[in-house]
Formats: sequence, structure tokens, C-alpha cells
Amino acid sequence: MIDTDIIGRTVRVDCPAKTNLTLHVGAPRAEWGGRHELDTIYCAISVCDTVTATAKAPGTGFSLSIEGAHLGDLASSGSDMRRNHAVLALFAIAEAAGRDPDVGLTITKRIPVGAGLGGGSADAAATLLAVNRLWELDWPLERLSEIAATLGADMPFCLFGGYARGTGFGERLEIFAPDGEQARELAAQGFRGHVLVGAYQAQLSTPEVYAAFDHLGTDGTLSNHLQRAAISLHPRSGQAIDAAAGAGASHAFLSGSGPSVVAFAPDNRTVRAITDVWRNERLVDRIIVATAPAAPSISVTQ
Ligand SMILES: C[C@@](CO)(OP(=O)(O)O)[C@H](O)COP(=O)(O)OP(=O)(O)OC[C@H]1O[C@@H](n2ccc(N)nc2=O)[C@H](O)[C@@H]1O
Ligand SMILES: Nc1ncnc2c1ncn2[C@@H]1O[C@H](COP(=O)(O)OP(=O)(O)O)[C@@H](O)[C@H]1O
Repeated sequence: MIDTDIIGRTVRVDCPAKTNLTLHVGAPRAEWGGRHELDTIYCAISVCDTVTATAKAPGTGFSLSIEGAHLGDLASSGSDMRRNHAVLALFAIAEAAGRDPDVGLTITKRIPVGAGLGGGSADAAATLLAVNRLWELDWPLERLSEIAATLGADMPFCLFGGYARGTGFGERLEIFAPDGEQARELAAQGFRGHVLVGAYQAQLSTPEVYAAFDHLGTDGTLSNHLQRAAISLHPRSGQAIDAAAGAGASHAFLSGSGPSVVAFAPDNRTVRAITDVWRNERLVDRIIVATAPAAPSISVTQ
């Protein structure tokens, strides 16, 4: 197809945030650039960023615009758009396809930034899904996943959503079928339905949290091995976890490398109880009510 045929076509992808229902951290490995060996259960939650990709005229290059009320360090003037995860994903798929990255990207951010919710990975995954459709590549998710793994540990999972087990440095996936036994077990354990996200203005840097983990370790009872390290850097997250558990959450834990906190609630009454205690005691800066599991959705809008 000649590129001019698709100029103006727009593909929209809504891509959910991720959390880690368990996050077991092993040793750092030199062959993975110092990244740690992981065994994690990923879960996608319905706090979604929206990425639109629009085909531009050949030779005009890429563009990026970002909107949203809470952009964290993405809003700072020093934030280089060529290092945005979505743009890196665009360059990576363009290279793999042997095409120029003549695409206009817009990101509507709803996933808190630098929060342990994989927002940058979700935007990168959304970009791969959108450009795959825009250019009619029709590559299977497995092929997109190989590209995603070169960009970040969480990115392959964000292409799929739902639940999955991640090993390696997080990029090697065993996807759990939505109606399969593992998904049913997780649902029976309470990892399904209402989820509250307690979000903060503060961000934590993932490498810094891993470095704190190398120093402090974990206490053995925590299903998220990074929780202790992250709480040492951001103590309010620990208070919010304790308060949610006290208010009846079926599970309350740090999301990934934090500082966000995730609480699963078995019913609406518990949603209200957690919301009240977080708000009244000012344990979080913002509360987002969502559901889990969730999955990306793709639509061609023009
Ligand atoms: C902790 C987790 C849990 O899912 O995510 P977040 O909660 O931050 O989103 C992941 O391991 C993060 O994934 P992601 O943010 O994609 O990591 P990458 O870009 O690949 O790596 C960023 C940095 O994190 C550290 N890192 C990441 C993954 C890993 N298995 N071991 C590590 O030590 C390394 O310092 C690396 O340079
Ligand atoms: N599209 C993007 N969305 C969010 N953060 C991004 C993006 N591109 C680059 N970043 C940078 O990646 C860092 C981690 O952000 P994010 O992916 O939201 O958090 P986390 O790794 O804790 O899940 C931030 O410092 C941010 O500036």
C-alpha cells in the first residue's frame, strides 16, 4: 500500500495499568544489564491511558502531545519527548517494519506517573498495538511482545492485559486464559472486581527502589518483595496499606515499585470504608476506583 492512502487514519488504544499480585525478586543478573530475576503475577486494572496514532504524510516524522491533569515529571520542561516510552515504541516498530515513523501520537494520561502502575509501559504497548493496526502489519501479539521486551520489563504484559505470570526479568510471560483455572483461582482469592488505587503526588524511581531492595531485602512475609524498600523511601504507602487492610480490603499492597497502593474490596461497603479512612486520615493524595482484570481495547476512529 502507498503511505498516502492512510494519511489521516487514526487508531485509538485504551491500555490499562498493571499491578503485581505477587512480586518475588531474585538476584541481579549481569546479562540482563543488572536487572533482577523475577517471578511475578501481573494483573491489569481498569485505569487506562488512551493513545491515538494518526498516519502523517511521508517524510514529516513523528509528533507527540500529552494531556492529563496529573502528568508528574512528564510535565517538566526537561522531559525529552524522544525518550517517552511511546515514542521509543514507535521507533522500535518502525525499524522492525522498515518504515519511517511518520505518525502523530497523542497520549491522554490517567495512569499516575512513576507510581508502580506501569504507565509508561502501557503507553508503549498501546503504541505498538495502534501502529500495528495503522500500518496493517497484522503482527501477532507474540511478535509485538519481542519488540516490547527490548524496551522494558513490563511492556510485554501490557500488550495482553488480564492476568499473567512473568519470569526472566519480567518479560517472559505465561498468559492466564480469562476462563482458565489460574484466573478462577485468583478470582476466588479475591483478586477480582473492585480495586482502589491510592495515588501520590510523589514518584518513586524504579531503579532506586531495586537499589534499596538490594540493601534492605524483604521480610519474607510480604508477597511484594519491593514493598519494604519502597516504604522505607515513602512511609505513607505503608500507612495506607495498613489502613486499607483494617477497613476490610481482601488484599492491600504496594503496586510494583510504588509508591501507589492497591486495595481489592469484596463489596461496595468496603470500597466506601477504605475511601473514608484514606481520605479522613490523608493517607493518600488521590483515590482512583477501578476494576480488575482489564484488557487493552483497539478501535479505528477515522
Ligand atoms: C518493578 C516493576 C514490577 O512490575 O515495575 P514498576 O512497578 O516499576 O512499574 C518492574 O520490575 C520494572 O519494570 P520496568 O519499569 O519495565 O523496568 P525496566 O524499564 O526494564 O528497568 C528499569 C530499571 O529497573 C530495574 N529493574 C527492572 C526490572 C528487573 N527485573 N530488575 C531490575 O532491577 C533496573 O534498575 C532497570 O534499569
Ligand atoms: N509515556 C510515559 N508515561 C509515563 N511515564 C513515562 C512515559 N515515558 C517516559 N516516562 C518516564 O518513565 C518513568 C516511570 O514512569 P511510569 O512508567 O509511569 O512508572 P513506573 O515505572 O513506576 O510504573 C517516569 O519518570 C517518566 O518520566
